[in-house]
Amino acid sequence: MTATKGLEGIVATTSSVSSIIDGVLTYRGYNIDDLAENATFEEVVYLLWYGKLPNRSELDRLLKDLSENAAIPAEIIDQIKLYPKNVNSMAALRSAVSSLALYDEEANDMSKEANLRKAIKLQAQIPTIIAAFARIREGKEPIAPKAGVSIAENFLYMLTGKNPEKIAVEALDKALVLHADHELNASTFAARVTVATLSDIYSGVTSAIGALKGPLHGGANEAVMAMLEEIGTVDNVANYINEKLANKEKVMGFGHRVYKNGDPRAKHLQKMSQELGKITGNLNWYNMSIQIEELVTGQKGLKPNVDFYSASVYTSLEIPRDLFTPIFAISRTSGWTAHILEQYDNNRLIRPRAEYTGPLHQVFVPIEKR
Ligand SMILES: CC(=O)SCCNC(=O)CCNC(=O)[C@H](O)C(C)(C)COP(=O)(O)OP(=O)(O)OC[C@H]1O[C@@H](n2cnc3c(N)ncnc32)[C@H](O)[C@@H]1OP(=O)(O)O
Ligand SMILES: O=C([O-])CC(=O)C(=O)O
Repeated sequence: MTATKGLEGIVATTSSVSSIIDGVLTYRGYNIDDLAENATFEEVVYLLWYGKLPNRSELDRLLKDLSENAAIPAEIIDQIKLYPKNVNSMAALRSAVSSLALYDEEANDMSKEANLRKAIKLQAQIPTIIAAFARIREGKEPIAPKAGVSIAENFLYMLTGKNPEKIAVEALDKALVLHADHELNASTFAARVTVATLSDIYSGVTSAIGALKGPLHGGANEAVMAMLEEIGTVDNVANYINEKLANKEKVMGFGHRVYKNGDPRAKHLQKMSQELGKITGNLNWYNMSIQIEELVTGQKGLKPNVDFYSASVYTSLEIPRDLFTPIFAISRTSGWTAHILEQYDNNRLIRPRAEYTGPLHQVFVPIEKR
């Protein structure tokens, strides 16, 4: 038995949710470029769950279901109020999502209908949890979700208490479309491993949130922004990046396990970053990002991934840095739950082997003699 480090190149499951073939990303066979330009996030949620684009009445039904399920139990709000104020936002989200199961009577109902209802609840409530957490830590009361608006609009509204600008809603909606699913990424794999034991959907999504948090995965978008803030201005970019590369340190937001010729989502986020920079009158983050890309791609051949330009996009939307990865989770909940439903439909326990590298034939010594 020989291990493949990081399971690189290992095909661990079949899936019809999304594909990456020759560097092209599709959700259910629809090219991400088409979806980014034309679809709303809710259409994508429907597509991922049901395998087809919704017609008008199907979409209206989903919008209604999401709207009706967006409020979170009062117990969850009370619990968030008890969290330390400076707690990591993904840790807070992970805890609150885990707790949602405690207040859902059908948390352990494994029927397909119940699992779909729980997918709707998770997709609807995760934005509400994040907005509530963001307000409560600032000593503000959470804002109840608004009926009849999109997830993107509702999230910005619940975060700020103001009706967001159309341009901000459109930008966030497109970012949600771009992050919704990505084949067998680490967090989706974590979700599938968890539910393949026939554990419940809340456990699967809680595992996934834990996996997304790390800076090699979803946490990279926050790390990118931290780097941009540390660099400060375009004039400092070259020294900072050259030093990092000379020290063989990683530049966050670059590289990818699967894409070697570039992440097809990055160009959309780059364009959005530039457009939003123009609108806000602050192109500093965008200009720095472009320079970083020139240096990293020029010297290492590494291309920006989805996390690189999303950092400046969210900053232009005045979203606090530590909510970037939770926003990724809002979007990826659609993919996680689609994969979980698919796993249940054709389940087998996921249990690979390990190549043992420790000692063998050890002789047991009683504790008094050690
Ligand atoms: C949504 C997402 O999850 S997208 C990914 C988000 N993560 C990041 O942006 C973090 C930065 N990037 C990385 O750490 C990696 O590129 C990963 C984790 C995304 C992919 O990792 P892997 O496929 O395991 O590649 P690995 O880390 O082994 O890197 C291969 C080589 O490229 C180098 N490399 C990879 N990414 C980077 C980077 N961002 N900056 C500098 N060098 C890098 C590695 O140092 C390594 O070099 P070596 O062969 O000389 O040792
Ligand atoms: O697929 C991956 O390894 C990481 C990624 O880009 C994503 O999850 O969107």
